[in-house]
Order: sequence, then C-alpha cells, then structure tokens
Amino acid sequence: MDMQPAGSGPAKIGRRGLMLVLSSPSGAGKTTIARRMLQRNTNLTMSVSVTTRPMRPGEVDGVDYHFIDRDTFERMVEERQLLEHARVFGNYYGTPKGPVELSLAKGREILFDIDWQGTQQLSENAREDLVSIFVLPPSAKELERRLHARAQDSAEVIAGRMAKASDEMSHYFDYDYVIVNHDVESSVHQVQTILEAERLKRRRQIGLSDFVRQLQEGL
Ligand SMILES: Nc1ncnc2c1ncn2[C@@H]1O[C@H](COP(=O)(O)OP(=O)(O)OP(=O)(O)O)[C@@H](O)[C@H]1O
Ligand SMILES: Nc1nc2c(ncn2[C@@H]2O[C@H](COP(=O)(O)O)[C@@H](O)[C@H]2O)c(=O)[nH]1
Repeated sequence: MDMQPAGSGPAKIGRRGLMLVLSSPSGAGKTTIARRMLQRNTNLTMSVSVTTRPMRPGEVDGVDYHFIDRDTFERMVEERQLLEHARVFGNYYGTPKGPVELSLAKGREILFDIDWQGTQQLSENAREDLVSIFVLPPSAKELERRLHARAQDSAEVIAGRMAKASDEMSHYFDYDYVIVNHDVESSVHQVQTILEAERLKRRRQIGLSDFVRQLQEGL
C-alpha cells in the first residue's frame, strides 16, 4: 500500500483488501448480484471455485467455475490447495487458495459465491477480512419460480434444491448482513452500501494514524 515517509508530503490513506461473501438458498439471486457488483467495482475480483458438478449450458470453464473431476478435487484437498471446501447438493465445491492470497496481497477485494459451510470455514481462518451477506428470496414461491426461470437444471435437481432451501436459510443467523432480494437493482445497491461502509472500518484504513498525526501537527 502507498505510504509516504514522514515529512515528504501529505500522508496517504490506503485500503486493506477484504473478502465479501454472498450466500443464499439456490436460486435466490446471488450470482446475478455478484455479476453486477463486478461490473461496478474495478477493485473487486471474483473467486472462481472448483466444482465436480456438470457444466450448465452457457457456463464457461475457468470463468463460472473450474470444472474438475472427483480425483482432481480429492488431490486438491489433500495438497491443501483449497481455502475451504464442501459437498453441496451432491457435488463438491471448493475455493482455490492461490488466487485469493495473491489478490489479498495486492490489496484487492474478493467476492465469493459460496454456501454456509464454506463461509463458516473462511470465518474460522480469516474473520477480520471477512464480510458476509446472506441473500433471502422474497417468498418460497418466488424462489421456485426463479429456479425454473433460470431453465438450467432438471425438474429433479430443482426439487432437490427446494427441499434443501429451508435448511440453507436457517444459517442466515451466522451472517453479518441479511438482504431480501426483491429486485436486483435494490439488492445491488444494498450490497454496494455494505461494501462502501466496510471499506471505511478503521482497521481497514492503512496509514490512518500517520494521517491523523499530520493533521494534529498542523494545528
Ligand atoms: N431480484 C430478482 N428478481 C427476479 N429474478 C431474479 C432476481 N434475482 C435473480 N433472478 C433470477 O433468478 C434466477 C436465479 O438467480 P441466480 O442464478 O443468480 O441464483 P443463485 O442464488 O446464484 O443460485 P445458485 O445458488 O443455484 O447458484 C436467474 O434466472 C436470475 O436471473
Ligand atoms: N462451500 C462452497 N460452496 C460453493 C462454492 N462454489 C459454489 N458454492 C455453492 O454451491 C451452491 C450451488 O451452486 P451452483 O452453481 O451449482 O448452483 C451455491 O449455494 C453456491 O454458493 C465453493 O467454492 N465453496
């Protein structure tokens, strides 16, 4: 982070990177919100997970996920290449450690679309850097409508995800923030507001004490 040596000009305030997590029952809209946040925030990078689930129509390997087989997943777990991992809806998912560490070291902000199990694991290892948001659907009926409207999963997969929605939602309690995704525009605005407030947390502002000292010296 840019910091000026004493006496060489006004002290600058830098920012420590953070990890912004979105979780929700499947279909509530976190991927949609995440994409919009990435368009609005050039300092925000998406963490691309690995998964053993089959690719959906329109998904791109390396962009939406790194699609891998079970053996590769097991090897990554064994070699501790994953920051967190979980079995979700019968498939395996995990967050590659390398890109996250690289982004954080550069002071970037990282966006995660992961479930409550992954959030719990991240929070055990990086609580200070973590900001977690749980996204609720406006109603059960609307959740089911959205899963069908996405038109990317079979009726069986959708039924399985609806069956797990209640259990998933019970984890809202462990999150820093909860939003109800009525319409995308307002939800993106709410997530943006959270991000901007979290950036101003005292512990995330690097060089603040030098800045205040200079202010005091000028009095
Ligand atoms: N506020 C909203 N109003 C109406 N439709 C929405 C809204 N938010 C998202 N959708 C739609 O709902 C569907 C599911 O959204 P999305 O894929 O973002 O959910 P998700 O929470 O990421 O699901 P998953 O956990 O399965 O990845 C998509 O078709 C998306 O366009
Ligand atoms: N714990 C983790 N959960 C993850 C990760 N990547 C995605 N997910 C969650 O899985 C479900 C299903 O996602 P889908 O793309 O198959 O619909 C959803 O809740 C995601 O948030 C991960 O790396 N770790």
